[in-house]
Amino acid sequence: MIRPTTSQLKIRDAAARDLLVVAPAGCGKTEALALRIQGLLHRGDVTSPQKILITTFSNRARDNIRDRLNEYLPISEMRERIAITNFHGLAARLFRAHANVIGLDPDLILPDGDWVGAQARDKGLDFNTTAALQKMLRLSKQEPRTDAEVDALLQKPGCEKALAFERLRVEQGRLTYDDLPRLAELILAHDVVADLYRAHFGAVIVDEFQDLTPQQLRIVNRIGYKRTTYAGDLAQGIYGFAGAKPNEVYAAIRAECTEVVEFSESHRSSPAVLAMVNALGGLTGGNALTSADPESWPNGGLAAIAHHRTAEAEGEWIMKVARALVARAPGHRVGIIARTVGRRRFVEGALEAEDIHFFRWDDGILDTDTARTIKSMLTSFDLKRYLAAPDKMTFLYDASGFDSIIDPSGRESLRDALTWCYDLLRDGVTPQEVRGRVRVGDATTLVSAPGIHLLTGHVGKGQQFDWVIVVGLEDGVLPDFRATTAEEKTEEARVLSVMMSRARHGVILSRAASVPTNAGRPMSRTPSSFFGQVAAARPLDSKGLVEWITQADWNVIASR
Ligand SMILES: Nc1ncnc2c1ncn2[C@@H]1O[C@H](COP(=O)(O)OP(=O)(O)OP(=O)(O)O)[C@@H](O)[C@H]1O
Repeated sequence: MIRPTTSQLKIRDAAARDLLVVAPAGCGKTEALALRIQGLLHRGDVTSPQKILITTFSNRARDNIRDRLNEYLPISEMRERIAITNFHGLAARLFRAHANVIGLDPDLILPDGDWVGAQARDKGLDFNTTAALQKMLRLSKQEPRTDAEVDALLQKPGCEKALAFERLRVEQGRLTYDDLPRLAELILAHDVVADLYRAHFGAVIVDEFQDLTPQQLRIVNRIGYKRTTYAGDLAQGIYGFAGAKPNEVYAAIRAECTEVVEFSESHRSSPAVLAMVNALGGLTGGNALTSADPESWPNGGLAAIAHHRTAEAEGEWIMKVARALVARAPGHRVGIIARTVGRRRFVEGALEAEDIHFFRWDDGILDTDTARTIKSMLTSFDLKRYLAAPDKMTFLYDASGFDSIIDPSGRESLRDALTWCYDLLRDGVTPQEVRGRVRVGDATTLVSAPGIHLLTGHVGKGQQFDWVIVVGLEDGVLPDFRATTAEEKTEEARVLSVMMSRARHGVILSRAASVPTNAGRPMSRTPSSFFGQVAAARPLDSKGLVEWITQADWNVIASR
């Protein structure tokens, strides 16, 4: 077990029930939250039978906090006093139990996929029309409006399609993911229900406050106003596309909380990595990081930038560097991170050509139950009938027995897994191959397994690797070509910051001057505008990188 720092102890012992914890990547916020929960329970701030509600944004984040908590709380206390949920799970639970207070049927169909997207596909709508429609519906549901109010709002010129979709949804008696928080908020507006939840949950913990939407914050406030501990880091706010408003939320919780604990000593990264992350600080708005123990990092760590003529050459080079790193430190983890799965494909190809084992984070890493369901579905899969089916997602739902699963988190996992199957089948992967790519219960192994890991920036959030290689630092890729407003550009810088700050010993950035399009046509690419910023950290070039690797004392590195 780790020895808590003064800041972490302060967080554990803070007497006020509301608390704001602000710290950049790798400073031990998750650890601090586990200590905080232990403090709240053991001091008797939250007394039996009251529970502590912990909200997270992904299954991996949930597993992460659960693992840390296991170090501090006995199993019985974990079971009886802790509830960990994501916002959709919380909203679904509120809806099933209390929909009657807002005059709705609690048995309406809960969301189990992108219903709007599927409908749009059926109707043959193009990408842009569908995206505009989804945005319109999402925006109309970000306030606590009743169905009738949403309907009224959409009765204006330009909203005809959205209105038709909304009416179809109501007619079919189903909810979308946008409806869940809207209705949860309406339900919580009733004091009888809110009082029940306030009595049930003595305190609330929000990990990653920068990912909250204002709507989610209002839900948290209804249950835990002045009794919530928020932890996060503005520089890791990369969910603007999902409605997160980091600055707005930060201002609100800063006003709510009586006490604020800020710290910036990284326990994760070497000085060389931190210099790169700090060099982006002007763009991301993050506090500058210092190393908790700078002398302990062999050679101060590694930071490098490599330029390549083509994406194929880049793929080869990255394969060789990754292979060299794991050969020298077999217990280490190398994370190869790209903005998108597609931009990573040359590295993937180079690794496969050399028969080098790697973990692909977008493989079907499924919990035991979901994996069993998917594998059994694919064993006796009728591909002919599937290919002939007009609605393939519905076919998959039926084939997997989706409706027999009641537990919301089980439904969510299966829905994700079915979408994953759908994508692969659409790409022509055979059911047998898809089955072969299912990894049972590997999700936690991924988080700790040594070797080479391939992922994207968003997936890697909250994780750490000994070495991080960022692929494709080109204009249009990172920053993404769709980022046009100042806010969107800031978010792109934050995506790079999140990628780099996963690294312990070293970070390597790479780009290619020519990258083929999906159709195979070469296209020249200019370097990412972020290079100008990180250059201030004086990273090595590829020659310097090779020298560093050749000269370093790998016994010392491997044991740090
Ligand atoms: N007091 C401590 N002493 C030594 N190591 C620590 C301490 N606290 C945390 N760590 C280690 O530092 C690393 C980062 O911790 P943690 O994941 O809690 O940081 P974080 O602030 O939540 O990071 P991120 O914002 O990137 O998710 C982990 O490996 C953790 O075990």
